[in-house]
Amino acid sequence: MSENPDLTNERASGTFETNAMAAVIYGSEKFAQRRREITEAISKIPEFQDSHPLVFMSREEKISEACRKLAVLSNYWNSLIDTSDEEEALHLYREVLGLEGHPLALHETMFIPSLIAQASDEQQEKWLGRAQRREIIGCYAQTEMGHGTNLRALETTATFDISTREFILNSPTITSLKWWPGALGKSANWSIVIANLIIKEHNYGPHPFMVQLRDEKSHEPLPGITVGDIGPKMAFNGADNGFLGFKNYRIPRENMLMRHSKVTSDGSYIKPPHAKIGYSSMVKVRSRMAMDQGLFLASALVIAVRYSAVRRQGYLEDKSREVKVLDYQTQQHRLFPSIARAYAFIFCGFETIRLYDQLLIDVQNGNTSGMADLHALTSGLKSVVTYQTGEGIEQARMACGGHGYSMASYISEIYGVAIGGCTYEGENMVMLLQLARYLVKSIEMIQNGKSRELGPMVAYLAENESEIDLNLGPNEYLKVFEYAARNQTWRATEKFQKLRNSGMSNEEAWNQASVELTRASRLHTRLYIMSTFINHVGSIVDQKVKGVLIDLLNVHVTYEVMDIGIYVQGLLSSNQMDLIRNQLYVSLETIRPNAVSLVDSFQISDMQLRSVLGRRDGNVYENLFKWAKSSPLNKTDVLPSVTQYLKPMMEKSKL
Ligand SMILES: CCCCCCCC(=O)SCCNC(=O)CCNC(=O)[C@H](O)C(C)(C)COP(=O)(O)OP(=O)(O)OC[C@H]1O[C@@H](n2cnc3c(N)ncnc32)[C@H](O)[C@@H]1OP(=O)(O)O
Ligand SMILES: Cc1cc2nc3c(=O)[nH]c(=O)nc-3n(C[C@H](O)[C@H](O)[C@H](O)COP(=O)(O)OP(=O)(O)OC[C@H]3O[C@@H](n4cnc5c(N)ncnc54)[C@H](O)[C@@H]3O)c2cc1C
Repeated sequence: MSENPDLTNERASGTFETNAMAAVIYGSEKFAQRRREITEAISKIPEFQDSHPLVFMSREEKISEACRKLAVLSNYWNSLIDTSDEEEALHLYREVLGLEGHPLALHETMFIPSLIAQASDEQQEKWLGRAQRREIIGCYAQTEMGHGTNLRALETTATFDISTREFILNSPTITSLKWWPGALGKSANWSIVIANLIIKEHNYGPHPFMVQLRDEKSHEPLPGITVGDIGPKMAFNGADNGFLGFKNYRIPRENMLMRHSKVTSDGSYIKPPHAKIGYSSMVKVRSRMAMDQGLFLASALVIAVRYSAVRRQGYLEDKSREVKVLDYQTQQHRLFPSIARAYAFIFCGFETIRLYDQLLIDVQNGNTSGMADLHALTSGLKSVVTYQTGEGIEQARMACGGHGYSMASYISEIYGVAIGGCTYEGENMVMLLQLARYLVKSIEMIQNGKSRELGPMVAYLAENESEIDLNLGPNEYLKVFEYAARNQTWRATEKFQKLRNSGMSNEEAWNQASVELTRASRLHTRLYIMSTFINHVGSIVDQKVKGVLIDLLNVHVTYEVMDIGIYVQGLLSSNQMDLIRNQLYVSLETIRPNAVSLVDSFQISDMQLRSVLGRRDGNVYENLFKWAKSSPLNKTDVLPSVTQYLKPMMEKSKL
C-alpha cells in the first residue's frame, strides 16, 4: 500500500536530509549508515519478526518469544554486526528484541561490563570470553528485598573460610533475599553477586563475587541456592526479574572479583585504590541512560508526530477540510519541546558514554581522580532525563487522543519501560542528593577561597550575574540558567549550613534542606543538558542540518527558561518573560514544517516501534482495524464466558 499523502507532503516540506541528520544524532555518518544496514539485513530474516503482536502475549509467551529470537540471533550474530562494537550490538538488540526486556539484557549491560571493570586479568581469561560467546548467561544481583538504595545495609554475606580458602555465601533473613535482578529468575546460570565480605568476623562491606547459580547442563539450581521469578511488573514483562537466596553456598576464593580489592589465601585484605570502585558497574549503566532514555522518548515522539500529521480533527480557517492536529499550537507545544529534549538527551548520552570509557582507561591505569565528577554528573543526569522522558512520553500518549490509550499505539509500553529508569540504577531523589553533595562541596570550596580549584562544570557557581540580552541567542539563555542554578545551589547550601550551625546534626540538617538541594541538582543538570546541546549544534558542519537544529535549540532554550520561570524572577523583568514566551511560539511555528523529518531522522524502524499509529507509511486506520481483529477475543463471536455466565444471568432476569 502506498504512503499516506499527508506524510508524503510532510516529508516534502522538510528542509534537510534525514540521513545527514541521523549522522549527527548517532555521532557519525559511519554508525548511522551501519544502523541502516543492520536494520535492512534484519528485515530480510523472517524468523526475527514477532510471531504475533507482543501486546497480545502472556509473560510466558513473551519470554519464550525473546528466547526464540535470541537463539536465531546466535546464528547470525557475526554476520550482522561488528561484535566488538557495543553500539552496533545494542542497535541489533533493540531491533530484534524490542524494549520489553529479554534474558540477555543484564548479561550485556551489567554482567560483561562488571567483568571488564572488576575482574582481574586471570579472571577475565577464565570468564570473559565465555560470557562474550554467550556460553554462559549472567546477571547482576545486588538489590535485596529489604535494601536497594542503602548498599551499606545489604545483608547477604560472603564469609572467608581460611581452612578451605572458600567464601561461604548466606542470606540470613527474608529481607536479605536478592530481589529484582533482571534475567535472574529463570534464565541466568551465573551472576555477579554483591555481598558483604567478612574475614575473621570483620565486615569489609559490599564486594562483587562471581557465582554459579545453575548447573550448566541441566539448568537446575545448584544445591544451596533458592532462585525464582518475582512475578509480573508494570512493564519489562519480557524479562524474568528474580529472587535469590543462599544457604551455606561455597565458592572458591578466586571467585571474588579481584581487579581492585583482593583477599589473599591467608585471609589478608588488600584495599582498592578508591572506596567506591566497586560501584563502577552502576556508573557504567547510568552513563548510558541519557542515550537510552533519549531513544525511548524519541520512539514515543515518532509515533505521536507521525500520527498527528495524519489525524485530522476540527477546523482552522479552511472549513472544507479538517485540519491535521499537528497544526494546533497546543499540539506543537505538547510535542516539539520534547523533540528538542530527545535530541539533547542523545547528545548528552554520547558525551557521558565517552566519559565513562575514558574513566575506565584511567582507572585501569591507577588514576581514580575522575570518579567523583562522573558519579555526580551521571547521578543528576539519570534523574532528570528519566523524569522528563516519562513526562514527554505521557504527553505524547495524550497527544494521540483515544487511540494513544490503545496498546495499538504501543506508547504505554514505552512509558512503562522508560519510567523504570526513575527507579533502577538508583532512585531519582537519592541520586539527585548524591549530586547535591558534590554541589555543596563546591560551594564550600568557594567559601574557603578555593574557587580556582573548581572543575569546569561548577565554575559558574563562583561567578556574578551579568546583564542579559535575550536577543543575542542561546548563550544568553544559558546565562539565565546559570543564574537559576547558582542561586538555588547557594540558597540550598546556606539553608543546610544554617541548620547545621544551629546545632542540628549533619544528617538532620541535610534532611531538612533536601527538597531545596534536589531542586539545585535538577537546575544544575538542566544547565548541563542545555550547554551540551548548544556546544553540539555549534560543531555541526552540514549547514542545512545546523539551521534546523538551531531552530530546535531555540524551542529548547525558550521552553526550558519559561519552565523555570519561578527561579529567574529576580533576573528577568516581566517584559523579558513576555519576549521569551513569544519567541517560543515563533520557534514552534518555525519548526513545524520539519517536525516529521526531525522524528524520521531517529530512523527507528517499524519493526522496533511496534506501533500501528506510528507506522512510517501513515496508513493508520486500515491497520488499526486489522490489529483489533487480530485480538484473541475476536477468535469467536460468542465467548465461553458469555455462554457460561451472562446468558444464564440474562435468561434468569427474564423470568
Ligand atoms: C535493560 C534494563 C537495565 C536495567 C538495569 C538495572 C540494574 C540495577 O538497578 S542494579 C542496582 C542499582 N542500584 C543502585 O543504583 C543503588 C543506589 N545506591 C547507591 O549507589 C549507593 O548506595 C549510594 C551512592 C546512594 C550511597 O552509597 P554509600 O556507600 O552509602 O555512599 P555515601 O556515604 O552516600 O557517599 C560516600 C561518598 O561516596 C561517593 N560515591 C558514591 N557512589 C560513588 C561512585 N559510584 N563513584 C564515585 N564516588 C561515589 C559519594 O559521592 C560520597 O562522596 P563524598 O563523601 O565526597 O560526598
Ligand atoms: C525494572 C527494574 C530492574 C531492576 N534491575 C535490577 C538488577 O538487575 N539488579 C539489581 O540488583 N537491582 C535491580 N533493580 C532494583 C533497583 O536498582 C532498586 O529498586 C533501586 O536501586 C531502588 O532501590 P529500593 O527499591 O531500595 O528503593 P527505596 O530506597 O526503598 O526507595 C523508596 C523511597 O525511599 C526514598 N529514599 C530511600 N533512601 C533515601 C535517602 N537516603 N534519602 C531520601 N530518600 C530516600 C526513595 O527516594 C524512594 O522515594 C531493578 C529495579 C527495577 C524497577
